[in-house]
Amino acid sequence: MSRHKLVKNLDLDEELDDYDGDEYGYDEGGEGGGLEGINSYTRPLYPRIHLLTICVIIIRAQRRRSRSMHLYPALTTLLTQHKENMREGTIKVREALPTGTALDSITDKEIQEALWHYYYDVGKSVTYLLNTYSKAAKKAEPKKKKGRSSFLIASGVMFSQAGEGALGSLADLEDLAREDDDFVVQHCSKSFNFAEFFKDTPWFNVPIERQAVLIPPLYPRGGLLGGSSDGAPKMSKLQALAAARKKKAQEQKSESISEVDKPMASLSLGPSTGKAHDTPLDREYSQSAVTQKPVSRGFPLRKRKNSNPHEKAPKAPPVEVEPTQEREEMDLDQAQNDQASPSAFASTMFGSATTSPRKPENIFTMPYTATTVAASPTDAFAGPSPDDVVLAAQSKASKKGGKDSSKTPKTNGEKKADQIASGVEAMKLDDTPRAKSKNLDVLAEYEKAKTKNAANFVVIGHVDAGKSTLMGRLLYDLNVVDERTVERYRKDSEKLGKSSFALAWVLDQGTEERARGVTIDIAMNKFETEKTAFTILDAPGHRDFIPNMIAGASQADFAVLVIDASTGSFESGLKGQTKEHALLVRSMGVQRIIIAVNKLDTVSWSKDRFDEISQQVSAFLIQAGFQQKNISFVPCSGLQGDNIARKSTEPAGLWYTGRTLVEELDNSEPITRALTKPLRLTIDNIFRGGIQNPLSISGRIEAGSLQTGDALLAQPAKEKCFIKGLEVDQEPADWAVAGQNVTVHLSDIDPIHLRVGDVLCSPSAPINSIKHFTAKVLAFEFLMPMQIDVHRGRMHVAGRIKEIVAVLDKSTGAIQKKKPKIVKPGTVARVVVELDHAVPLEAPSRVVLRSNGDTVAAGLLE
Ligand SMILES: Nc1nc2c(ncn2[C@@H]2O[C@H](COP(=O)(O)OP(=O)(O)OP(=O)(O)O)[C@@H](O)[C@H]2O)c(=O)[nH]1
Repeated sequence: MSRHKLVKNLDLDEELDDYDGDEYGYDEGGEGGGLEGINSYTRPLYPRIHLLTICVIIIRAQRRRSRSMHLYPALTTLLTQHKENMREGTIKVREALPTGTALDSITDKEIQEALWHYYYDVGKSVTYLLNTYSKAAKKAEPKKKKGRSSFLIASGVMFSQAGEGALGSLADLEDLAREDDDFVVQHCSKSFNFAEFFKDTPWFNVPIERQAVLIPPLYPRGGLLGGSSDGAPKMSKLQALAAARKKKAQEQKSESISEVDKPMASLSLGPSTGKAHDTPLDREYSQSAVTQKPVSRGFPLRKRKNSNPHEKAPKAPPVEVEPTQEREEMDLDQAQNDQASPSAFASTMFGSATTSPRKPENIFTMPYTATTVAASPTDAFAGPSPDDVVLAAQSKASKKGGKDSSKTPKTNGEKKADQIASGVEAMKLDDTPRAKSKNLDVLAEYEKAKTKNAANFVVIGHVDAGKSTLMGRLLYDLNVVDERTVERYRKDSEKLGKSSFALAWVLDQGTEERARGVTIDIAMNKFETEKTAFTILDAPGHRDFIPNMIAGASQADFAVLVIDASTGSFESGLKGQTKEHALLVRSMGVQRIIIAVNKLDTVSWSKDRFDEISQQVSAFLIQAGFQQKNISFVPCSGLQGDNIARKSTEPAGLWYTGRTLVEELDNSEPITRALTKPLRLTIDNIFRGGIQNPLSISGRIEAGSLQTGDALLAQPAKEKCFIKGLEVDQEPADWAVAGQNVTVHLSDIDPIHLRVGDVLCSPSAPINSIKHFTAKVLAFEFLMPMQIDVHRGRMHVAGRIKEIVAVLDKSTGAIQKKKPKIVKPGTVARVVVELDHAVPLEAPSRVVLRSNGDTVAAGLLE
């Protein structure tokens, strides 16, 4: 039961009668809790305060019996006393009042009101009653006391004011209710007066000087939510000129308006005002509302066919308009005087607006729309869009020496046809080189240049194998990185407590990479030997960043597999990313692999350890498809620089007499490039916002060649662009060939059409975007029809293995089993893959299939 219900249902008398003070263990005369205590506390107070207090206490006591029951006896006595005082007082007042007058009609209730007010003082009560009721008797209709309630409800307990339960004046109870939110007073009266009822509410007592005054805005509300009826937004000179012309046209027109129009105008809604359209733009729109069918989409500055007064005003007299139609239009015009035009958007959404007149002061005409209130949703888009206008203007400008369209005005159909034609024209690929082309024979230039052999190699291996440190040492020893830089890295890494990573910082440039001591993305760096210009692609070893490793591996000509020779690390690496990385690079077409058996300083340059590792890894690599002749091992210490760029000086390591790592790299066979194939350049990075070159991309040319001024096709966007400038290895160049890493500055393309992983190709021999392909893959995990991600370099797209066509013999490629349900790891299979969306792919691209963060297969498109 709710609190209020409990109190409402309470029979107070019964409660008081039933109450036994001992029930709760309190003695009536107990300390501070009995009648005496209460009386001594309350006796000096005025009786009505007494009584109100008592009421509240009774009600509260009822709710919190356990805490206040000791007050109960005192309260009961007080209430009884009050009743007795009232009864006696009433008798005495009646005796004192003159009889045989209008005062005979005074009720007991009114007497008790007076007694309550004057604290049982009979004399004062009589004087008050005499004064009040004698005056009232003089009036024909004795006035009832304003706002006097016929009954009160205090916290749900009803006390009749007329009866014995009358506890106090209404004002007192109201005061009490205001102070105590537990005490609720409800008023019910036949002659209920709202002004009286709310007279003490704070918002009615705000002094006049503090009351808010609505001041109309000085300038019209502009924008989407409003407009202006008495001022226009600031206009440009062009707008002002247009407005002046409109005004002139309107004046000319009003002069030529037929007599028929005048009585029509008088039929319009609302009072006719000469200054309904105070702004020139308003006038323009108002006029267009009268003389045109509603067609605007809300572009007021667009020049309308019949808006030019010099062309139309004299030729199009209003008599051409049907009288009924014109009357409607005039009425609409007048209605617009009184209300803002709905926006084009509102018209489109809700159709016609109401034409009922509204008070002008509440209306702000929108200056941005010429839409009339009668505009229909379809009409709203009947006019040409701004794009149409621009396209039309462009097509007009491009037609050099064509026939003068102004002389022979075109029909709407012809215009539309022109627009479509110009649109198609704009979509057509423009083969004209934007930058000046030297029209070089790039292959002949390449031969002539006798450029150094270029090779990219990817550095792979399990996490923390020492890949970055090894490459940092290599660059340091080859003087690609100077001592000061390395010294600075040493100091900075020391501050982070990662001094052993100082050399790794040469490649790990990212703040997070340095803070965590982990490579996250491919780091590129360059160095040259006498024979070859090398590009290092330092891959992350952590399994979370395998997609980045794949991106690096896709650009590599060969690989350097770094193995941590320290105790336990080689073994755990073999189970981890050592094998996975090796398999991946092989699957991606890498044939040559150099294994740097690193951290040999931690095993005292143990030859046995080196041999053990070499044997195990060699066996595995041959199994993965590498040829023995393409596998070489170098024992080294990246940290100390042994056998990297120089021979080891460690006495314990003198047993190794073979090549250093750099010598081994330099010993690689030159890679055959697909120079004569159509251009294929996968975007590895996009740079925007350059001042001279706002849009540039970088990547490695996989096939073909290019030169400044060439047209390129970006796939899958199918967007054509032009080579504005070129850089090969950060040096400006006029041309580049397959195998080179280039930065291409592009023109005539919006950056939104380009993404990392997209392919730039020759428009004459484009790469197609496909959604299905068949591939011969090596399974790393169990394969079945399943969801996968397809990776090709930086590009990756979601898809699924839709079908397993066959299991193939590893060496011969012959079909071993058709349509198997599942393919075991280590097996070669032919699968059909379906992609979520089309991407530029073609045979014999190498792809990697991954699922739930694991590499499940890799292979070749067929
Ligand atoms: N003793 C010793 N420690 C080495 C050697 N090479 C690298 N380290 C240490 O191995 C730790 C990891 O080195 P990194 O170069 O960051 O390893 P990483 O393979 O590049 O790591 P990720 O790229 O994150 O996979 C660092 O503390 C290096 O100091 C080495 O030859 N000897």
